[in-house]
Amino acid sequence: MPKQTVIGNWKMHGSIGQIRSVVPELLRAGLGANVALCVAYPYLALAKSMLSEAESAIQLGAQDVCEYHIGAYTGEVSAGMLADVGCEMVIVGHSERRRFFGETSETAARKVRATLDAGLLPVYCVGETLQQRDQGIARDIIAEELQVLAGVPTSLYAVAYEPSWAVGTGIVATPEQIAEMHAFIKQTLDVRTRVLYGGSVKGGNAAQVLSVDGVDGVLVGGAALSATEFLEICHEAG
Ligand SMILES: O=C[C@H](O)COP(=O)(O)O
Repeated sequence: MPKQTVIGNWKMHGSIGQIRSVVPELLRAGLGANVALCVAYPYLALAKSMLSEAESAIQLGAQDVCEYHIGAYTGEVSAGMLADVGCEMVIVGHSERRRFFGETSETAARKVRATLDAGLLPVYCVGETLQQRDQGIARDIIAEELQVLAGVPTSLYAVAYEPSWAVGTGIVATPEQIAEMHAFIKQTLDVRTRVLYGGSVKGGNAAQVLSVDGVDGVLVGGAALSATEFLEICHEAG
């Protein structure tokens, strides 16, 4: 069985000091290319230089990107710039982008295309709210979120299934809920599409999540900030 993917998303956390303390611990563990770290823009270059210096296979990613390639877009960061500083992937359409910054699936789809144009891997996030799940429309929401990528070859991107009610709440979706949604996403796109689960994954529950059918890896938020916790998850991923 191939190694499963573990992506750490530091969100708007961290500092130079934290990069300098956590990254060396990950380097010492000799993690491979199935592991990625997505830190805030200001820390990408530092993280990259530490990874490169150690000749590490750990990949570097960003948490968002501009949908435009270049131009007068004050405050934005292009996919080309992310490639330039050594990123290999970009998280796109995260539920926090959708919820707090009004990002739509259409915008996210443009970001996916911009990411691909720069030669980077988009990790496209989908997921329902608790209200949508209670209304029985979780699958419809996910289908809509995936629909905007019609025409983009499914082998070029990964999907992260992150029910927003599980993000940062300490509540993990049940194995049955995860299996059902991952199967649905793979049926909708392509059975070979890589689908990661995200939502309160920790060292203590990673083994159970990673053993669910159709789970190709995990997207980890809070637990990625601690080297010990993150390494525990990586260990479970093989
Ligand atoms: O990108 C990561 C996800 O939003 C999960 O975050 P969390 O592990 O803190 O729940």
